[in-house]
Amino acid sequence: MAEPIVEVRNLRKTYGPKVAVDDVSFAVERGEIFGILGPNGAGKTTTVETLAGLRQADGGTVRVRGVDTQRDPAAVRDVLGVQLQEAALHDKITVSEALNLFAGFYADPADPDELLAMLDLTPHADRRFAKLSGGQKQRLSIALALIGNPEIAILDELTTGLDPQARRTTWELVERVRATGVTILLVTHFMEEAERLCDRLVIIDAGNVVAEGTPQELIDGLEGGRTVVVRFAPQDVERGRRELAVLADRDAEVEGVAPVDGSDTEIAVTGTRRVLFSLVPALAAADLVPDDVRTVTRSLEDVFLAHTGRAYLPGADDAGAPTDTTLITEGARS
Ligand SMILES: Nc1ncnc2c1ncn2[C@@H]1O[C@H](COP(=O)(O)OP(=O)(O)OP(=O)(O)O)[C@@H](O)[C@H]1O
Repeated sequence: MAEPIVEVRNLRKTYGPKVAVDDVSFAVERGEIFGILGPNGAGKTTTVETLAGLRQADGGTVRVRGVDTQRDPAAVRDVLGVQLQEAALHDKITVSEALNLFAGFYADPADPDELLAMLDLTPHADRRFAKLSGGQKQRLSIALALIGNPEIAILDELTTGLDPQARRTTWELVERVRATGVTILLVTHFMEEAERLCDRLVIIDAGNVVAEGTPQELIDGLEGGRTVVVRFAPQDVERGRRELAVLADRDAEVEGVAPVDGSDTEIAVTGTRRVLFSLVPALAAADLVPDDVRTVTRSLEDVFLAHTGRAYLPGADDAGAPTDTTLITEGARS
Protein backbone atom coordinates (compact mmCIF):
# COMPACT_ATOMS: atom_id res chain seq x y z
CA MET A 1 0.00 0.00 0.00
CA ALA A 2 1.23 3.54 -0.73
CA GLU A 3 2.58 5.60 2.13
CA PRO A 4 -0.29 7.38 3.91
CA ILE A 5 -0.46 11.09 3.19
CA VAL A 6 -1.19 11.77 6.88
CA GLU A 7 -0.07 9.55 9.72
CA VAL A 8 -0.82 10.24 13.37
CA ARG A 9 0.70 7.88 15.91
CA ASN A 10 -0.02 7.80 19.63
CA LEU A 11 -0.69 11.53 19.70
CA ARG A 12 -1.00 13.08 23.15
CA LYS A 13 -1.72 16.69 24.01
CA THR A 14 -2.47 18.24 27.37
CA TYR A 15 -3.38 21.74 28.44
CA GLY A 16 -2.04 21.90 31.99
CA PRO A 17 -3.85 19.16 33.90
CA LYS A 18 -6.43 18.73 31.10
CA VAL A 19 -5.76 15.79 28.79
CA ALA A 20 -7.30 16.93 25.49
CA VAL A 21 -5.84 14.11 23.39
CA ASP A 22 -4.82 10.97 25.26
CA ASP A 23 -3.76 8.47 22.59
CA VAL A 24 -4.87 9.00 19.00
CA SER A 25 -3.57 7.11 15.96
CA PHE A 26 -4.84 6.96 12.37
CA ALA A 27 -3.59 7.08 8.81
CA VAL A 28 -5.15 8.86 5.85
CA GLU A 29 -4.71 7.65 2.28
CA ARG A 30 -4.27 10.07 -0.59
CA GLY A 31 -7.56 11.17 -2.20
CA GLU A 32 -9.94 10.05 0.51
CA ILE A 33 -12.37 11.94 2.68
CA PHE A 34 -11.28 10.90 6.14
CA GLY A 35 -13.47 11.78 9.10
CA ILE A 36 -12.64 12.60 12.69
CA LEU A 37 -15.96 12.22 14.44
CA GLY A 38 -16.77 12.74 18.09
CA PRO A 39 -18.81 14.77 20.57
CA ASN A 40 -17.81 18.29 21.59
CA GLY A 41 -14.65 18.30 23.64
CA ALA A 42 -13.50 14.89 22.39
CA GLY A 43 -10.19 16.32 21.19
CA LYS A 44 -10.84 16.60 17.44
CA THR A 45 -9.73 20.19 16.94
CA THR A 46 -6.66 19.71 19.11
CA THR A 47 -5.74 16.67 16.99
CA VAL A 48 -5.93 18.50 13.67
CA GLU A 49 -4.31 21.66 14.99
CA THR A 50 -1.42 19.58 16.24
CA LEU A 51 -1.10 17.73 12.98
CA ALA A 52 -1.07 21.05 11.14
CA GLY A 53 1.86 22.08 13.33
CA LEU A 54 -0.19 24.79 15.06
CA ARG A 55 0.18 23.17 18.48
CA GLN A 56 3.02 21.35 20.17
CA ALA A 57 2.28 17.70 21.00
CA ASP A 58 3.26 16.19 24.35
CA GLY A 59 3.82 12.78 22.82
CA GLY A 60 3.52 10.74 19.64
CA THR A 61 4.32 11.63 16.07
CA VAL A 62 2.49 13.32 13.24
CA ARG A 63 3.64 13.00 9.66
CA VAL A 64 2.24 14.72 6.60
CA ARG A 65 3.69 13.29 3.39
CA GLY A 66 6.35 11.70 5.57
CA VAL A 67 7.40 15.04 7.12
CA ASP A 68 7.25 15.40 10.91
CA THR A 69 5.04 18.47 11.26
CA GLN A 70 6.12 19.04 14.84
CA ARG A 71 9.74 19.37 13.83
CA ASP A 72 9.22 21.16 10.56
CA PRO A 73 5.82 22.87 10.35
CA ALA A 74 7.00 25.19 7.57
CA ALA A 75 7.59 22.23 5.26
CA VAL A 76 3.89 21.39 5.15
CA ARG A 77 2.55 24.93 5.07
CA ASP A 78 1.80 24.80 1.35
CA VAL A 79 0.60 21.18 1.46
CA LEU A 80 -2.13 21.76 4.03
CA GLY A 81 -5.15 24.02 3.65
CA VAL A 82 -6.80 24.67 6.97
CA GLN A 83 -10.35 25.93 7.16
CA LEU A 84 -10.82 28.16 10.19
CA GLN A 85 -13.62 27.12 12.53
CA GLU A 86 -14.89 30.68 12.57
CA ALA A 87 -13.77 32.83 9.69
CA ALA A 88 -11.85 35.80 11.08
CA LEU A 89 -12.36 38.28 8.29
CA HIS A 90 -13.06 41.97 8.30
CA ASP A 91 -16.76 42.73 7.85
CA LYS A 92 -16.14 45.05 4.90
CA ILE A 93 -13.90 42.79 2.81
CA THR A 94 -15.62 41.33 -0.24
CA VAL A 95 -15.51 37.66 -1.21
CA SER A 96 -13.22 38.29 -4.14
CA GLU A 97 -10.93 40.64 -2.17
CA ALA A 98 -10.52 38.02 0.56
CA LEU A 99 -9.57 35.34 -1.96
CA ASN A 100 -7.10 37.58 -3.75
CA LEU A 101 -5.58 38.67 -0.44
CA PHE A 102 -5.05 35.06 0.67
CA ALA A 103 -3.80 34.08 -2.79
CA GLY A 104 -0.97 36.54 -2.27
CA PHE A 105 0.36 34.47 0.64
CA TYR A 106 1.24 31.53 -1.61
CA ALA A 107 3.83 30.90 -4.29
CA ASP A 108 1.48 28.93 -6.52
CA PRO A 109 -2.10 29.79 -5.57
CA ALA A 110 -5.26 28.40 -7.13
CA ASP A 111 -7.19 30.61 -9.55
CA PRO A 112 -9.64 32.63 -7.37
CA ASP A 113 -12.24 32.73 -10.16
CA GLU A 114 -12.19 28.95 -10.54
CA LEU A 115 -12.64 28.53 -6.80
CA LEU A 116 -15.52 30.99 -6.79
CA ALA A 117 -17.19 28.99 -9.55
CA MET A 118 -16.54 25.62 -7.87
CA LEU A 119 -18.05 26.82 -4.60
CA ASP A 120 -21.02 28.59 -6.24
CA LEU A 121 -19.79 31.97 -5.03
CA THR A 122 -19.39 33.77 -8.37
CA PRO A 123 -22.69 35.70 -8.00
CA HIS A 124 -21.53 36.89 -4.56
CA ALA A 125 -17.97 37.85 -5.50
CA ASP A 126 -18.53 41.55 -4.72
CA ARG A 127 -20.57 41.02 -1.57
CA ARG A 128 -19.06 42.10 1.73
CA PHE A 129 -18.29 39.44 4.34
CA ALA A 130 -20.81 40.84 6.86
CA LYS A 131 -23.62 40.53 4.30
CA LEU A 132 -23.05 36.83 3.52
CA SER A 133 -25.39 34.13 4.79
CA GLY A 134 -24.03 31.39 7.07
CA GLY A 135 -23.77 28.96 4.16
CA GLN A 136 -21.98 31.53 1.98
CA LYS A 137 -19.48 32.25 4.78
CA GLN A 138 -18.77 28.55 5.10
CA ARG A 139 -18.27 28.24 1.34
CA LEU A 140 -15.88 31.18 1.44
CA SER A 141 -13.97 29.53 4.28
CA ILE A 142 -13.61 26.38 2.14
CA ALA A 143 -12.41 28.53 -0.77
CA LEU A 144 -9.83 30.16 1.51
CA ALA A 145 -8.64 26.73 2.68
CA LEU A 146 -8.12 25.77 -0.97
CA ILE A 147 -6.55 28.98 -2.27
CA GLY A 148 -3.01 27.74 -1.64
CA ASN A 149 -3.63 24.73 -3.90
CA PRO A 150 -3.17 22.31 -0.98
CA GLU A 151 -2.93 18.54 -1.32
CA ILE A 152 -4.83 18.14 1.94
CA ALA A 153 -7.70 20.26 3.18
CA ILE A 154 -8.66 20.22 6.85
CA LEU A 155 -12.30 21.17 7.26
CA ASP A 156 -13.31 21.68 10.89
CA GLU A 157 -17.00 21.68 11.87
CA LEU A 158 -17.90 22.86 8.43
CA THR A 159 -21.67 22.68 8.70
CA THR A 160 -22.27 23.62 12.33
CA GLY A 161 -24.96 26.28 12.46
CA LEU A 162 -26.18 25.65 8.92
CA ASP A 163 -29.75 24.67 8.14
CA PRO A 164 -30.30 21.19 6.65
CA GLN A 165 -30.49 22.49 3.07
CA ALA A 166 -27.28 24.51 3.33
CA ARG A 167 -25.64 21.52 5.01
CA ARG A 168 -26.53 19.25 2.09
CA THR A 169 -25.27 21.82 -0.41
CA THR A 170 -21.99 22.01 1.50
CA TRP A 171 -21.65 18.21 1.43
CA GLU A 172 -21.97 18.27 -2.35
CA LEU A 173 -19.26 20.91 -2.53
CA VAL A 174 -16.94 18.84 -0.36
CA GLU A 175 -17.39 15.96 -2.80
CA ARG A 176 -16.68 18.32 -5.67
CA VAL A 177 -13.43 19.38 -4.00
CA ARG A 178 -12.41 15.77 -3.45
CA ALA A 179 -13.07 15.05 -7.13
CA THR A 180 -10.28 17.53 -7.94
CA GLY A 181 -7.83 15.23 -6.14
CA VAL A 182 -7.61 17.00 -2.76
CA THR A 183 -7.45 14.71 0.27
CA ILE A 184 -9.95 15.87 2.88
CA LEU A 185 -9.71 15.58 6.61
CA LEU A 186 -13.20 16.30 7.88
CA VAL A 187 -13.71 17.13 11.54
CA THR A 188 -17.32 16.81 12.57
CA HIS A 189 -19.65 16.02 15.43
CA PHE A 190 -22.51 15.17 13.05
CA MET A 191 -22.94 11.42 12.70
CA GLU A 192 -25.03 11.82 9.57
CA GLU A 193 -22.38 13.99 7.95
CA ALA A 194 -19.66 11.44 8.66
CA GLU A 195 -21.84 8.58 7.43
CA ARG A 196 -22.73 10.41 4.24
CA LEU A 197 -19.33 11.88 3.31
CA CYS A 198 -16.46 9.89 4.76
CA ASP A 199 -14.70 7.03 3.02
CA ARG A 200 -13.18 6.09 6.36
CA LEU A 201 -13.22 7.64 9.79
CA VAL A 202 -12.12 7.45 13.37
CA ILE A 203 -14.57 8.00 16.20
CA ILE A 204 -12.88 9.88 19.03
CA ASP A 205 -14.18 10.07 22.57
CA ALA A 206 -12.40 11.69 25.53
CA GLY A 207 -9.13 11.93 23.63
CA ASN A 208 -9.05 8.31 22.45
CA VAL A 209 -9.97 6.50 19.25
CA VAL A 210 -12.88 4.18 20.00
CA ALA A 211 -13.49 2.88 16.47
CA GLU A 212 -11.98 3.10 12.99
CA GLY A 213 -13.12 1.95 9.56
CA THR A 214 -15.53 2.76 6.75
CA PRO A 215 -18.99 3.77 8.02
CA GLN A 216 -20.41 0.51 6.65
CA GLU A 217 -17.68 -1.63 8.27
CA LEU A 218 -18.33 -0.02 11.62
CA ILE A 219 -22.08 -0.54 11.35
CA ASP A 220 -21.79 -4.11 10.04
CA GLY A 221 -19.34 -4.92 12.85
CA LEU A 222 -21.96 -4.28 15.53
CA GLU A 223 -22.72 -7.42 17.47
CA GLY A 224 -26.21 -8.90 17.74
CA GLY A 225 -29.07 -6.65 18.66
CA ARG A 226 -31.81 -5.84 16.18
CA THR A 227 -34.84 -3.62 16.53
CA VAL A 228 -37.97 -4.28 14.51
CA VAL A 229 -40.83 -1.80 14.48
CA VAL A 230 -44.33 -3.17 14.00
CA ARG A 231 -47.20 -0.85 13.09
CA PHE A 232 -50.74 -2.04 13.82
CA ALA A 233 -54.10 -0.70 12.75
CA PRO A 234 -55.47 1.41 15.67
CA GLN A 235 -58.00 -1.27 16.71
CA ASP A 236 -55.23 -3.91 16.97
CA VAL A 237 -52.64 -1.92 18.92
CA GLU A 238 -53.72 -3.00 22.42
CA ARG A 239 -53.96 -6.67 21.54
CA GLY A 240 -50.70 -6.44 19.59
CA ARG A 241 -48.90 -5.00 22.60
CA ARG A 242 -50.24 -7.77 24.88
CA GLU A 243 -49.25 -10.53 22.46
CA LEU A 244 -45.77 -9.10 22.01
CA ALA A 245 -45.29 -8.74 25.77
CA VAL A 246 -46.19 -12.41 26.18
CA LEU A 247 -43.75 -13.27 23.41
CA ALA A 248 -40.96 -11.31 25.13
CA ASP A 249 -41.58 -13.31 28.33
CA ARG A 250 -41.39 -16.71 26.71
CA ASP A 251 -38.94 -16.31 23.80
CA ALA A 252 -35.22 -15.86 24.37
CA GLU A 253 -34.74 -14.17 20.98
CA VAL A 254 -37.02 -11.28 22.06
CA GLU A 255 -35.55 -8.99 24.68
CA GLY A 256 -37.85 -6.01 24.90
CA VAL A 257 -41.10 -4.50 23.70
CA ALA A 258 -41.78 -0.76 23.95
CA PRO A 259 -43.96 1.86 22.32
CA VAL A 260 -42.22 4.13 19.85
CA ASP A 261 -42.03 7.73 21.08
CA GLY A 262 -44.50 9.96 19.30
CA SER A 263 -46.51 7.15 17.72
CA ASP A 264 -49.77 5.58 18.93
CA THR A 265 -49.62 2.62 16.59
CA GLU A 266 -45.98 1.53 16.47
CA ILE A 267 -44.28 -0.91 18.80
CA ALA A 268 -40.54 -1.52 18.84
CA VAL A 269 -39.38 -5.07 19.46
CA THR A 270 -35.72 -5.55 20.35
CA GLY A 271 -33.90 -8.82 20.46
CA THR A 272 -31.15 -10.91 18.97
CA ARG A 273 -30.24 -11.10 15.28
CA ARG A 274 -33.01 -13.71 14.97
CA VAL A 275 -35.76 -11.61 16.53
CA LEU A 276 -37.72 -11.46 13.27
CA PHE A 277 -37.95 -15.28 13.13
CA SER A 278 -39.78 -15.24 16.46
CA LEU A 279 -41.88 -12.20 15.77
CA VAL A 280 -43.56 -13.19 12.51
CA PRO A 281 -44.84 -16.65 13.58
CA ALA A 282 -46.16 -15.18 16.84
CA LEU A 283 -48.13 -12.52 14.95
CA ALA A 284 -49.44 -15.19 12.56
CA ALA A 285 -50.51 -17.47 15.44
CA ALA A 286 -52.48 -14.59 16.99
CA ASP A 287 -53.89 -13.65 13.56
CA LEU A 288 -52.54 -10.14 14.00
CA VAL A 289 -51.75 -8.70 10.58
CA PRO A 290 -49.60 -5.57 11.00
CA ASP A 291 -49.87 -2.63 8.62
CA ASP A 292 -46.09 -2.44 8.46
CA VAL A 293 -42.99 -4.21 9.76
CA ARG A 294 -39.56 -2.64 9.36
CA THR A 295 -36.11 -3.31 10.67
CA VAL A 296 -34.51 -0.23 12.17
CA THR A 297 -31.43 0.74 10.21
CA ARG A 298 -28.40 0.87 12.42
CA SER A 299 -26.16 3.89 12.30
CA LEU A 300 -22.92 5.30 13.63
CA GLU A 301 -24.87 6.34 16.72
CA ASP A 302 -25.25 2.65 17.54
CA VAL A 303 -21.52 2.18 16.92
CA PHE A 304 -20.78 4.97 19.42
CA LEU A 305 -23.13 3.41 21.97
CA ALA A 306 -21.58 -0.03 21.49
CA HIS A 307 -18.04 1.27 22.03
CA THR A 308 -18.62 3.76 24.84
CA GLY A 309 -21.76 2.51 26.59
CA ARG A 310 -23.24 6.00 26.20
CA ALA A 311 -25.81 7.43 23.83
CA TYR A 312 -24.31 9.93 21.41
CA LEU A 313 -25.06 13.48 22.54
CA PRO A 314 -22.99 15.54 20.16
CA GLY A 315 -23.42 18.94 21.78
CA ALA A 316 -25.86 21.63 22.69
CA ASP A 317 -25.62 23.41 19.33
CA ASP A 318 -26.62 20.37 17.31
CA ALA A 319 -29.40 21.70 15.12
CA GLY A 320 -30.53 18.31 13.81
CA ALA A 321 -33.64 16.76 15.31
CA PRO A 322 -33.14 13.29 16.78
CA THR A 323 -33.38 10.68 14.08
CA ASP A 324 -36.11 8.11 13.82
CA THR A 325 -33.57 5.52 14.92
CA THR A 326 -32.73 7.41 18.11
CA LEU A 327 -36.33 7.63 19.15
CA ILE A 328 -37.01 4.00 18.55
CA THR A 329 -33.91 2.56 20.17
CA GLU A 330 -34.33 4.76 23.22
CA GLY A 331 -37.99 3.77 23.48
CA ALA A 332 -37.20 0.13 23.12
CA ARG A 333 -34.35 0.15 25.61
CA SER A 334 -36.15 2.07 28.34
N1 LIG B 1 -6.38 26.11 24.85
C1 LIG B 1 -6.97 25.26 25.69
N2 LIG B 1 -6.73 25.29 27.01
C2 LIG B 1 -7.31 24.43 27.88
N3 LIG B 1 -8.17 23.44 27.51
C3 LIG B 1 -8.45 23.36 26.21
C4 LIG B 1 -7.87 24.25 25.23
N4 LIG B 1 -8.36 23.89 24.00
C5 LIG B 1 -9.18 22.85 24.21
N5 LIG B 1 -9.23 22.52 25.52
C6 LIG B 1 -10.00 21.41 26.12
O1 LIG B 1 -9.51 20.21 25.56
C7 LIG B 1 -10.59 19.31 25.28
C8 LIG B 1 -10.59 18.97 23.81
O2 LIG B 1 -10.91 20.13 23.05
P1 LIG B 1 -11.04 20.15 21.48
O3 LIG B 1 -11.42 21.55 21.09
O4 LIG B 1 -9.84 19.56 20.87
O5 LIG B 1 -12.26 19.19 21.27
P2 LIG B 1 -13.22 19.02 20.05
O6 LIG B 1 -13.50 17.58 19.96
O7 LIG B 1 -12.65 19.69 18.85
O8 LIG B 1 -14.50 19.74 20.51
P3 LIG B 1 -15.24 21.03 19.89
O9 LIG B 1 -16.03 20.51 18.77
O10 LIG B 1 -16.06 21.48 21.06
O11 LIG B 1 -14.17 22.02 19.51
C9 LIG B 1 -11.84 20.01 25.74
O12 LIG B 1 -12.16 19.56 27.03
C10 LIG B 1 -11.47 21.47 25.75
O13 LIG B 1 -12.20 22.17 26.73
